[in-house]
Amino acid sequence: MNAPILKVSSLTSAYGQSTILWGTSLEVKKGTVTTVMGRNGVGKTTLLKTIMGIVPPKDGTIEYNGEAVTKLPVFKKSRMGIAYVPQGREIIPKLTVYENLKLGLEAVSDRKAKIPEDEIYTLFPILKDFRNRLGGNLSGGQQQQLAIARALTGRPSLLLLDEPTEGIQPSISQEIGQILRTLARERGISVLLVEQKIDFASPVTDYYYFMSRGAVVSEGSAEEMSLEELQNHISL
Ligand SMILES: Nc1ncnc2c1ncn2[C@@H]1O[C@H](COP(=O)(O)OP(=O)(O)OP(=O)(O)O)[C@@H](O)[C@H]1O
Repeated sequence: MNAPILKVSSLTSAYGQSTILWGTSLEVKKGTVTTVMGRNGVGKTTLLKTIMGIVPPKDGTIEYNGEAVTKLPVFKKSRMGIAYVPQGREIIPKLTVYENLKLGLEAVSDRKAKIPEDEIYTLFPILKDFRNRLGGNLSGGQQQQLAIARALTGRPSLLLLDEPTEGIQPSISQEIGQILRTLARERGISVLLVEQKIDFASPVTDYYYFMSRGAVVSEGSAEEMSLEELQNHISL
């Protein structure tokens, strides 16, 4: 059996008095794309932020590679190989593409670490051409590619990705989908994807979880899920 790289058990988290995650449990198997779907506001972003350590968990456990990491701060999780690509991408507009990539290296403890340029530019050739262009002058799709590339500079084992196709034209979304497949299946980087678009998620995903009101209400492998079922679940 493929061991999980990430195991989240009964995770609870809140903003002040407002509880958002009510005991969420899920697993990401190594080298797979696992997708969390659900309507706006059910807590998908909060789930990723809690896994990353941006939002502190109130209860439950998070295991990464079999090790308890529940309460570790973001920088420790980054150094252990967890990378997070936030919704909205958070590219620094006044820095060049190369400078934005360099920010990704902050996740790595080795000060002499270099950006794995060949690997990054093989996945995202456009970033090589636009190496000296300001991040703010890239299109939404190019910024999303840069955000994923920046997360990869620290050579993570697990990528947390929040709605990468938001506001992006379909052709670029497809390219991003292919890259996620390549990362998982050829490079062994596990991906936990939060996504609302079934068309995008469907060909990319190995295993689905559906959330409603801060908890997982349904799950299944890609083979088990028909498009109709996916539609039904997402509209729950
Ligand atoms: N910083 C915050 N402080 C207080 N409440 C918040 C905060 N961030 C999110 N929320 C609330 O938490 C709930 C879950 O939000 P979250 O962003 O996790 O959902 P989501 O499923 O990712 O939705 P979306 O697809 O719209 O991003 C929402 O009701 C939201 O208003």
